[in-house]
Amino acid sequence: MSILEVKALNKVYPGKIITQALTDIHLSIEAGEFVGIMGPSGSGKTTLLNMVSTIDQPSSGEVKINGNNPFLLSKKDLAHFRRRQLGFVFQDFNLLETLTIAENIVLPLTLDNRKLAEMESLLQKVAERLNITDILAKRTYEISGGQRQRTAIARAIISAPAMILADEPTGSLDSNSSRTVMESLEDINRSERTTLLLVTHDPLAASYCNRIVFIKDGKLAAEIHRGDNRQAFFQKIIDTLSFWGGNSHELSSIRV
Ligand SMILES: Nc1ncnc2c1ncn2[C@@H]1O[C@H](COP(=O)(O)OP(=O)(O)OP(=O)(O)O)[C@@H](O)[C@H]1O
Repeated sequence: MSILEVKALNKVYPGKIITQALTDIHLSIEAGEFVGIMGPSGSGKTTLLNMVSTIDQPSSGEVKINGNNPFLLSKKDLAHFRRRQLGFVFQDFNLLETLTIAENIVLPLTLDNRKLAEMESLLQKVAERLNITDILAKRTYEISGGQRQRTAIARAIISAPAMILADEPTGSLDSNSSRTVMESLEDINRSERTTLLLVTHDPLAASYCNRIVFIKDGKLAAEIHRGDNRQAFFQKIIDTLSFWGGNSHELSSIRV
């Protein structure tokens, strides 16, 4: 079953200088897939993610999530749809400093008026999965970057969304924390069959995906699949990036 269906998607940013950011994108993601989007700076990765996450509207074409076109919903229904169907993970974590780690994680459930006992039980479950049980009473400034990102992932999965969208989730982390965060995402994908869509410049992070779609100049340029060996996939990612124009600046940040 397709969780995400993108058809003939175009995005034009109007203005003095008109930018055709995406051209005729077709992308289908099945339930349980872990898909990465890569490409040079300015190629349209964030624009595509913004259309899928319903933050921004396509100029033409179709986006369907779980069979629904979110752009046909009213503002109120769209907010509800987003909370139920999508989980978000950002480069800079987007946690609230005034709340504890536990309060940050249950925030989506609070907004949905869920019962206290249910929230507590779900909190314990996701905290154990992300290995952050011992920091639940702390505040965001008392924990490490990797722990912050695992908190953000816990918040993203607590309402069991159909799909998690992650924009450069390892962009602010050192290589050890990046690995832990990617292992957490891989674990969630494998054990919960949660569908994941990840935008990244980082070949190490990308090597945890099952499939990577490369975008160049707003168009789909290539697609590669992982198979059994992550190390071999990592090399394939580097080769594909070099071929499709990952520039030396981007390749210089590679962490093996
Ligand atoms: N709000 C906007 N208004 C006008 N042009 C935009 C806007 N957002 C992005 N663009 C342009 O659209 C194109 C694609 O940008 P986008 O941010 O999607 O690329 P990206 O691949 O995510 O880049 P990066 O890797 O640097 O984050 C670029 O030419 C960019 O300048």
